[in-house]
Amino acid sequence: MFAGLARRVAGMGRRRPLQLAFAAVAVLTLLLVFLFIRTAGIDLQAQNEVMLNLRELEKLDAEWNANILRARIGRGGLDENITPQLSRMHELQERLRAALPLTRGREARDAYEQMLRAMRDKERLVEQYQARTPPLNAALLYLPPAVARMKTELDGIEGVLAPARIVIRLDTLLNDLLSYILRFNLSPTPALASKIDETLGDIEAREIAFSPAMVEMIDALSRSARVILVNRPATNALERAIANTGAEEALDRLGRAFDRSFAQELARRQQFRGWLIAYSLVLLALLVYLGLRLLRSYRIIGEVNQRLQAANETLELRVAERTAELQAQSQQLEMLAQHDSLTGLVNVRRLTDLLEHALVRAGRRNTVVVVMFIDLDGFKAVNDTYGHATGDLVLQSVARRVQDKLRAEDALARLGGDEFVILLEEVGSREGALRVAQLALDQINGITEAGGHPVKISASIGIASARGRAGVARGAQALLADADHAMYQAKQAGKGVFVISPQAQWAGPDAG
Ligand SMILES: Nc1nc2c(ncn2[C@@H]2O[C@H](COP(=O)(O)OP(=O)(O)OP(=O)(O)O)[C@@H](O)[C@H]2O)c(=O)[nH]1
Repeated sequence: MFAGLARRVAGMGRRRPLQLAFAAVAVLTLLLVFLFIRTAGIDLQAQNEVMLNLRELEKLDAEWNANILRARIGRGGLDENITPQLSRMHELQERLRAALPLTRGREARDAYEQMLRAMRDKERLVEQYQARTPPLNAALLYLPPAVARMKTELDGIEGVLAPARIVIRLDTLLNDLLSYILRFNLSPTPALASKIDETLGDIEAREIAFSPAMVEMIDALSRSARVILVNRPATNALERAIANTGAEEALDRLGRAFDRSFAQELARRQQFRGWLIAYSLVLLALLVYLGLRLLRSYRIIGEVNQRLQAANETLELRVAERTAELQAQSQQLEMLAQHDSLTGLVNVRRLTDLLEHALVRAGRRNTVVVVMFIDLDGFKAVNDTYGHATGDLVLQSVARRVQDKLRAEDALARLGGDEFVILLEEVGSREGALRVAQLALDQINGITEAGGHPVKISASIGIASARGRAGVARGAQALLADADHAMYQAKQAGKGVFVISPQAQWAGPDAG
């Protein structure tokens, strides 16, 4: 039973699914963290902000274009409209650059670089355009009223003072110039340019016929015309260059790149979210599995503990039983070592111990210890007549009957064969001791049958005693020898009597 359990527990240690499961949990936890990072924080707000910035940049760019158009048709200056937009545009460009890490791959970055290049080119061209537009517009504004003023002068005093032929020619040249200039302004062709140049030459050639004021007006007219001649083609070229920078397309491309990248990122994160859910389920299943394994292990450990406890209790019980048995056996051995097996009386060894202790006590208290050596008379005849078993019964009867007459603190021992010893402590007088001897004799004489057979026995008793320290000095063996000797005297005296040892000592008036 225990071997089986032990094998199961040991088997749990040998198999390694638990360690593998723990390793798998660790790996899946790392994956979980990775997936969580990949799916966490889809910053829609940041993405929206990017798109808003882009829209604003497109709007500002469109406004910029409109301002250029307005400036071309002389409906406003560029400076006051474009300059404040520039700083905002730079800010928006910077924000878009900062949003590039939200995208993956090169597409948005390339589109951004292209947009930035286009915007920088456009800025540079607009700057040049800004430099050329004001004098051009001023000249265009100046020219028609100036021509009208000069024509008025020609109709007035200037016309009177100068030769009529020159006046008429100048008037025609002025009309031509205005016409060429207006056409040139709309479409600055080289042919028109040479015609203007030529007309201007003709006009300047005739200024000599007029007053200094008129000459000054002709010079101013000529300067303005030349300004238009130079700047109109230049501004038109700049406008084309501005249109060709491709800023709008670049902004468009950047918008599409951001859009696509955000959509891809969203799709990717949704995919990772799916993985995350799947991994979470696997992890959960593993945790449940581990929990069940743990519960099972706890159950087995509990079972083993219970059985070990039961085994321990059984073992303790067995040890207690065995200890009790050993104690009983030991007591039995002790009993056998100190008692006579036939009669149950103490044996000579134990008697010697008891006597020695009694002598010590008597020495301390100055009391008297008496020893009576009893040897049965006629016992051999019982054995010989009725057998050994009947003899045993007689011996047991002697033991029982004499023991019955003694005090609890007195002792009766069987030395062997048909020999017994009575030990009395604190004997008050010699008479008291003799009464006990007589009582013992009577009890022995009173045995008349054994095992259904008539028997007749008596006993010879030798009495020895010692008082106080003298007994200790003499010792147990000497006292027993005294009693034995006195018993021998009793045998000699004819048996069936008791004899007191001459060395006997008594208490009180019997002392001696
Ligand atoms: N039945 C029995 N007899 C025993 C035992 N031990 C010794 N005997 C016998 O006891 C007898 C003792 O002998 P004795 O003391 O000479 O016999 P007795 O007839 O009493 O003689 P006296 O002592 O001289 O009176 C012997 O025959 C022994 O064999 C015993 O344990 N049981």
